[in-house]
Amino acid sequence: MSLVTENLGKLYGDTPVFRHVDLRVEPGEFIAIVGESGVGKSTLLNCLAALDDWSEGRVLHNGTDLGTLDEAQRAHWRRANLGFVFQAFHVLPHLDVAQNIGLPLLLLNRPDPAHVRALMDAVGLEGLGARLPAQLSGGQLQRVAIARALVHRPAIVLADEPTGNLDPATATRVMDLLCAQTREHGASLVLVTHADAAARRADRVLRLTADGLRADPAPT
Ligand SMILES: Nc1ncnc2c1ncn2[C@@H]1O[C@H](COP(=O)(O)OP(=O)(O)OP(=O)(O)O)[C@@H](O)[C@H]1O
Repeated sequence: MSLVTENLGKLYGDTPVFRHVDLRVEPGEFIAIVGESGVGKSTLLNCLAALDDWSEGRVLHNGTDLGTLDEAQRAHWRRANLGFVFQAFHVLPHLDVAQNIGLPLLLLNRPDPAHVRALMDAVGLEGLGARLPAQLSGGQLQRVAIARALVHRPAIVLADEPTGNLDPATATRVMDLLCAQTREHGASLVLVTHADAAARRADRVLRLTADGLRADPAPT
């Protein structure tokens, strides 16, 4: 169940963001992607999720070429295989915490309130199920986003700066949670981050440049 890019490139008009990206994410592997601001890390993550279109190359999951799927097929693939933690949380403001976390299961016709409650306990949101997102702190919202990305036990979790807006102590807790939960589920984790502390936990750290993705020396 590996996620692979082959010679992936993304251009806006004639202007390349990145090219020649060859990536292989093995099952259960944790990869951190680092790189300068604006180099295209979020864009790459969106391509891996087939949320964005690419200009060159291929994205394959378990042999399926995601570029050959139409929008409905991509949405179906995402629902079944992917958890995505967005930089800006993307929780739905009119749904309460439990409903937000349970949404991926609902979309798969597999509602499981007991599992949602257990996951809320695991991420430290016990007792907050009936709260609306507006009534939560930034760290709590981030944990809602993580729980929602994990609730359907996806094979792949993609996380875009999940600790970007958090204080160091909360960032550590959020990373503990993300690592523990993905390892427990045997999921692959691809994390985009500027934080050395987060990258240090990864099996591999890769640096994105305009000309590809290369192993990065381990941060000290
Ligand atoms: N719709 C668009 N049209 C043209 N250029 C765009 C568009 N969207 C993004 N870009 C450019 O693509 C590049 C990659 O953006 P992206 O957000 O992926 O970078 P990033 O590495 O994640 O940055 P950061 O670390 O600051 O979050 C940027 O230079 C951005 O200006």
